[in-house]
Amino acid sequence: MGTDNKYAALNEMQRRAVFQTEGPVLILAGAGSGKTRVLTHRMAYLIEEIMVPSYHILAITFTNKAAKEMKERVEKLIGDPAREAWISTFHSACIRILRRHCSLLGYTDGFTIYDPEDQKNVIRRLLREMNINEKMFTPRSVLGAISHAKDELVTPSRYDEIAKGDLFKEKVAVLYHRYQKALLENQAMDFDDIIAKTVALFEQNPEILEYYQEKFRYIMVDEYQDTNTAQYRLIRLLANKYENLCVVGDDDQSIYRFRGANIRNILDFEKDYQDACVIRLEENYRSTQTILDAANAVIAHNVGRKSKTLWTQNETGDPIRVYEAYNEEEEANYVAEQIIQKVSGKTRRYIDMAILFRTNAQSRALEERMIMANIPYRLYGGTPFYQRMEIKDILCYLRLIANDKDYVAAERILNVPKRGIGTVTVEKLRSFAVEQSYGITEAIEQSVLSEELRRASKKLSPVGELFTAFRGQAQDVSLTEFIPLIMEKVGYKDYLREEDPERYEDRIQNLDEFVNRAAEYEETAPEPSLGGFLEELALVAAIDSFEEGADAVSMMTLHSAKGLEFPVVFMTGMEDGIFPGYMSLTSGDEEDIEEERRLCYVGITRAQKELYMTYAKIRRVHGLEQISKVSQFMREIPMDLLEEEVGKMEQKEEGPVRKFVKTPEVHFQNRYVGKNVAPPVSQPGGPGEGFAPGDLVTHRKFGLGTVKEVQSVNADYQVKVNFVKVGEKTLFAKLAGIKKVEE
Ligand SMILES: Nc1ncnc2c1ncn2[C@@H]1O[C@H](COP(=O)(O)OP(=O)(O)OP(=O)(O)O)[C@@H](O)[C@H]1O
Ligand SMILES: [Mg+2]
Repeated sequence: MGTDNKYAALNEMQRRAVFQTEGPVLILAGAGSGKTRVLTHRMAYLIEEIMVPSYHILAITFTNKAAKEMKERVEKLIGDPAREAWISTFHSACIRILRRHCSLLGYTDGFTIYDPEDQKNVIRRLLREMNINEKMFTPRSVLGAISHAKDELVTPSRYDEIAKGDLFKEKVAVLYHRYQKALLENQAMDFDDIIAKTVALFEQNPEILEYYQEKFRYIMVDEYQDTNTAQYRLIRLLANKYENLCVVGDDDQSIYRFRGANIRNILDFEKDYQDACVIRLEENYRSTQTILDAANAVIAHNVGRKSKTLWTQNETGDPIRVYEAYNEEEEANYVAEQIIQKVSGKTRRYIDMAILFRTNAQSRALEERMIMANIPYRLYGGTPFYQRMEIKDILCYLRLIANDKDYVAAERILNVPKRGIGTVTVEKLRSFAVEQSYGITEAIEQSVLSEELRRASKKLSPVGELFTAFRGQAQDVSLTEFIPLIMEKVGYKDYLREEDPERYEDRIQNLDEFVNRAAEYEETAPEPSLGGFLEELALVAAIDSFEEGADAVSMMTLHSAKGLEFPVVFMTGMEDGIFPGYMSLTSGDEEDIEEERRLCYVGITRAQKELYMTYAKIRRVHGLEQISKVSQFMREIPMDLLEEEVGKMEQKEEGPVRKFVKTPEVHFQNRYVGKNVAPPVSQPGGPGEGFAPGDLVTHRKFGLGTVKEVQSVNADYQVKVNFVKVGEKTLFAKLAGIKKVEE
């Protein structure tokens, strides 16, 4: 392969960045401008042309997937000679270094990496030793504070000083000392230690640092805008001797502030390295003009950013397709239809398409639709919905309630949450039940009669009683009430909080989504029952995910999509309260919205040719239908870039109407910011005024709701309304002053 060819496929500024191999280089540029491409070519150039042995090269990326891709690309460019370059994430590079030198940090024989569960166990023991009530100082908050300190390279002794005068921090300071001591005693490190300890290793051992400075003469960092203080310091140390440091990033794509990423690291690069060569790339090679215009329009709403111009020679392309779905199922349906159309029309393969969403819980409706429609998909950076631990646990409760002989389900949940029932007991109980042809509850009731189980029967019998009670209640309440009731009775939420505080919120969202699924089932099934529900789920829950590299649609959160690109992108759940998220809308901190907006910019700029944005008019939250308003980010995109796809409902009832395009700002009353915006309300009792199921209504006290049932009683209507805030109420419409919301 001719060298010239390789670098001729770069523009002038990109070539400059590639050829500028010595000294500090900052490439600050918008999405799709070829930053990552510059890094791969730069490595090729260093090895092939400057004859730098590949072991002198360190390239850092943000995710394992990105590291893998980067490696492949470099190997594609120059093949084997790239073999000894370190192309990896911060964590894997640091683990490699620590494995060799940890004895200098007081670790005798290697070290264990603690996961959040292990960390929590240590903290709980320390809290007990110090007679501190876990309710006052939760392991979660203590670990959060320690983790944050480590990101900022704040040592226990420095934390002592910072903590003075703050009751919580003073306690954390004591715990922080003891926690580090305990980790060392256990020969363990937690995740944050890995970076912080490497920094400490270098700072305390100049000769080791020098060895790595000599080794890594050429350092490159992708996505530099998302580095935190510890990572920043690490790079600073390593690059100190040769200063052959090339960092690339985009301040508009900084999306990890919540994990301590510091946008200043990129903005201050020129101050840190006085003679830095700064290169700006302005041409976007990835997206159509339309997609780029939309991205630029959205990000322009952030104040205090380094303004950048990004242009493209690419064609105008299609308008951004906007689709208003009735609810999340219909949204998923629409996405599936579009995918099928493209694949059957042979214009795209599955692998060309990606579905993005803000939170993991949103994947449920989408995954289910893909399975039903026989569309192969791969979920990145997450577990398929029905394989998530919390969903499986609750499903197993339901299965065992429905069928006392579901031994598999029993095995999973007899000791979840922890009840001191060991695996041996579970196994004995199972064989006893099978032998006697008992159900699990029956077997528990009879366990005193079994030689083997007599001793365990004390621990088992409350579980048996629990299930007997559940079976009684299953008849009386709806599934949407029953699932939360199970969780409450077994203390499942506390268990999750304890298990893994970091993932708690996410798991609760998934469980809420599961309740939503139950609500959907109950609304659609002619005769809803627990058994029927489980049967329906069995169809989708058993599907295995598809193998790596197969032709499949990619599904992932916006965060995991960073750095990637796809010909077709679906951004789903474009609603205020979802994206931007509820927390950022209500925190009152404009910085939170700006971070979400950067995430939106990341999402839009993943698309090469076609971008879809979809939102649901009604979304279920905690099993209740709530009315949503189209995302403020979508409203920031100029109308002429958008084209509204007409939904099935409108076609049938009113003919094609472009509701969104015409009246975006008054479209829907938002469930969260609704307090500030009064919905347009019709006059009560007007001609032909009545109520029908599905109508949106407001009530002075209860706020917004959806009509479920209507009965005409004398001169008034008796309506059953599902209110966003308070749930279902049955009221006399006129008497209660219920008003219909005009759409
Ligand atoms: N000079 C060029 N000629 C042709 N294609 C290019 C050129 N530069 C970049 N590309 C292509 O443009 C796309 C975007 O490049 P790349 O992923 O490197 O951008 P990026 O700046 O890293 O984007 P992001 O900010 O999203 O990480 C890739 O498909 C890349 O191959
Ligand atoms: Mg990139």
